[in-house]
Amino acid sequence: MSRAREAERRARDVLDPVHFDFLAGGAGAERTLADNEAAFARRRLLPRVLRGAGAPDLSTTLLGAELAAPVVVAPTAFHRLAHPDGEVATAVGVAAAGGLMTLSMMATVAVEHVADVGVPLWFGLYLQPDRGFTAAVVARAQDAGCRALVVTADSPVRGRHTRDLAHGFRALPEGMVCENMRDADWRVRDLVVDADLTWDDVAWLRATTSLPVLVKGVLHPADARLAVGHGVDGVIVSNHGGRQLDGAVSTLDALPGVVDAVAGRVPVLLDGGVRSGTDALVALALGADAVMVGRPVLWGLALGGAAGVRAVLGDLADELAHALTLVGARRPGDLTPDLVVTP
Ligand SMILES: Cc1cc2nc3c(=O)[nH]c(=O)nc-3n(C[C@H](O)[C@H](O)[C@H](O)COP(=O)(O)O)c2cc1C
Ligand SMILES: O=C(O)C(=O)c1ccccc1
Repeated sequence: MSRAREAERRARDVLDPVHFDFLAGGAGAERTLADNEAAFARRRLLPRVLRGAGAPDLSTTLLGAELAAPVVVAPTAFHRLAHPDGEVATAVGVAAAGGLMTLSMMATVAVEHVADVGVPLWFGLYLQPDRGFTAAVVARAQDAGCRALVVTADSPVRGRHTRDLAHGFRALPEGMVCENMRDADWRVRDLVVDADLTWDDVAWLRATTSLPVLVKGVLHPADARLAVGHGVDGVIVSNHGGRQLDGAVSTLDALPGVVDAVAGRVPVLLDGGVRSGTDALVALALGADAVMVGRPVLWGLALGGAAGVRAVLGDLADELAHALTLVGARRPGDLTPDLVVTP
């Protein structure tokens, strides 16, 4: 079993059950949540042999960031539910693994403290109807050293998280707040998910900031084309880990259409259901430039703080390197779609 999978099993034992369900759960009947993983399980590899691939080299440059492996930490809210040091511990673990972390706007630690760790950071942004507030949050993230903005596009309303509804889990426990939602008076604002958002808002953001902008939550090829047309710097194929539209297609099944539509103009990332190095390899072979991981990082964090995060990411990279050699490739960029079959 991959460490990511084992970590999920063990994290259930150490976390408050309500918090475990918040982190693990999905929307509706959790079909999309299940299908993200099932889509990987449906694929098999058609390896090449005797290619003299030599020692694997996972090093990857993504929008100017140099990564030990093409694996990026997805933005996830509320890390202090998993560990008292929250996003700071995550950042220490990601830095030790040579990785890149996307800090959620809904983080429970201030972006400046996370940036102090020295890990390459992207900032996961929910565009707010109050553009002045959004601009202030963006400026704060940029001043702290975040190197790109990841705009969540798949959340015009909050997901109906079945397990949270059953538990009545609605709010952070006493003493935890979303530290990056503070306004000029240092009051914490509530998140507004905004069903009125359009590509014009992405165009506004594009014009407001010099940072690279990635759009997260694209599944339809037409949206991938619109994203590129609006000058974004990257597209993230995501269904929010099955937490928004239950019944949405798995990300792996959506990937080829998006890769085709983007046609190499900007990097394409995928998240959802990546639980092993082989999963990462399959996504890379089908055209992703990198994968993102959400929950496995939280399980590592819950189990071992920074060391646990490092272990999960390190194992994913080791498994990916191993699988790369076994399919006859040296670098992720050598992978091609013909290596993946759906028997
Ligand atoms: C607990 C939790 C919180 C999340 N918070 C955010 C968030 O604040 N912003 C966002 O864009 N996505 C958020 N996501 C979605 C992740 O970025 C990512 O798309 C998803 O977790 C990837 O799937 P995986 O967990 O199967 O790897 C969250 C996911 C989880 C599990
Ligand atoms: O739970 C989520 O998936 C998520 O994105 C979120 C957004 C705002 C607050 C808490 C979680």
